[in-house]
Amino acid sequence: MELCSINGLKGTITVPGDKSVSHRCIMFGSIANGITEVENFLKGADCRATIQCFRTLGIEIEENGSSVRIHGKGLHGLMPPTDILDVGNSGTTTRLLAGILAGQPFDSKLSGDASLNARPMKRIMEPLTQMGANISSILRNDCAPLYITPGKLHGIHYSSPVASAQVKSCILLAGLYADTETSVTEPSLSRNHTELMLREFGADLHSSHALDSTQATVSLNPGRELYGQRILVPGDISSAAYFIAAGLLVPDSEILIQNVGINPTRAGLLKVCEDMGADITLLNEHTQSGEPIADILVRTSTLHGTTIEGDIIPTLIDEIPIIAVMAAAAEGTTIIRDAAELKVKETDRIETITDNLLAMGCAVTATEDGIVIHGGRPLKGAVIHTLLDHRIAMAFSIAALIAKGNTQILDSKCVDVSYPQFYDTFEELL
Ligand SMILES: O=C(O)C1=C[C@@H](OP(=O)(O)O)[C@@H](O)[C@H](O)C1
Ligand SMILES: C=C(OP(=O)(O)O)C(=O)O
Repeated sequence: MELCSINGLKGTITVPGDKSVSHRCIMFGSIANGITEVENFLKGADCRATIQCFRTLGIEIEENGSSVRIHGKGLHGLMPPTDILDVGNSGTTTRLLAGILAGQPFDSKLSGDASLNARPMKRIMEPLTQMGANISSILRNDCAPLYITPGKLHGIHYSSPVASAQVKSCILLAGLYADTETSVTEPSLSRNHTELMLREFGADLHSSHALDSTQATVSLNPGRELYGQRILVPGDISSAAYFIAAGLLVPDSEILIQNVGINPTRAGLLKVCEDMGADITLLNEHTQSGEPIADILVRTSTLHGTTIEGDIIPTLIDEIPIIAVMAAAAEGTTIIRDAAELKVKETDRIETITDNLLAMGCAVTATEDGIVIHGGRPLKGAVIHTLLDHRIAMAFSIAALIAKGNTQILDSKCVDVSYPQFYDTFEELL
């Protein structure tokens, strides 16, 4: 994909359904009793991998545009897979599905693409093993491919070293198949879609916050059946993030992004934008299927640097590539720290962000747990090495819009992972 600088992005757009919520609709719908109807489902490659895995586990899933109908078979209705479960590029599919498979009376194998099979799985293997699960790394490197055989699960109280919704959700899903209560404490609250949605499906689940620290605990009592739901998936704030940044950075722009999920465990980007001096207004705030939603109005703004650290990091972890682009265009220095998790995403995002910003002429330094960006220098067009990371492709496509000269995004097709229509949405704003 070849891009160059532009002016005046104007219009009203919607972004596709939330990726985290879409995955969970398929998973929870499959192990619930009866039909789950989903509207505005994200048809990105990651969520398609989740659909395919559950079909391989014997679940009928009908698709009609962005609507999906799942014929749930209850907690004990999955069938032994006839094939290895292909999780593609998706960490969420892998870790949440592993939690469900740990409770099944049959063997299963999970494997993904080269990026997925290099991501750490010890973080789920350890707690699942403590619960009595039989899960192993086939290559004995603590990564997928994973092999899971039946185990008798019991509840545990797990203190997670990382604030990770995938780890938390994996343990809670295994907890549905345990004989006693399971709880997970995390150092600060990660996205809570599992908690909100599992409760809607009928699970006996409670969340609490420590008064004297940022720690958050969620407990689940097994034994209750889940029941199919109707779910309207909110627009994905992680996808909206690119158009928020485009609206702020491209001169003479005004963009209204309708129907975006602004769950506080996901919306750290909005706080950072405010800290950087962005002109953003939330309109039409309401709740839909248990999730807070708003329309986001963005106008071109002069941004300044900020510091992003601590508890806000899990609420914007996937937005750091685009925040880094905003920081490169802002006046002054932006410091991002406490974000070592970036190293274990689809790529080492500390490295991919830093290398590509350097290529565009930005003064940037990678640190052990983040990035320091000295903004304000004009960006120049460059060849962007995405290393097949969808968020790097999208973030640097926005950088290209304010860079002098042409930018080439290598392997731009990887946007399919979370936002297949990404480049089409642009056309609507020209
Ligand atoms: O639970 C989820 O849906 C996700 C959790 C986050 O990962 P971690 O749990 O590894 O932080 C996030 O980066 C990912 O895109 C989606
Ligand atoms: C990290 C991401 O997803 P996952 O972990 O599900 O692969 C992402 O979408 O940025």
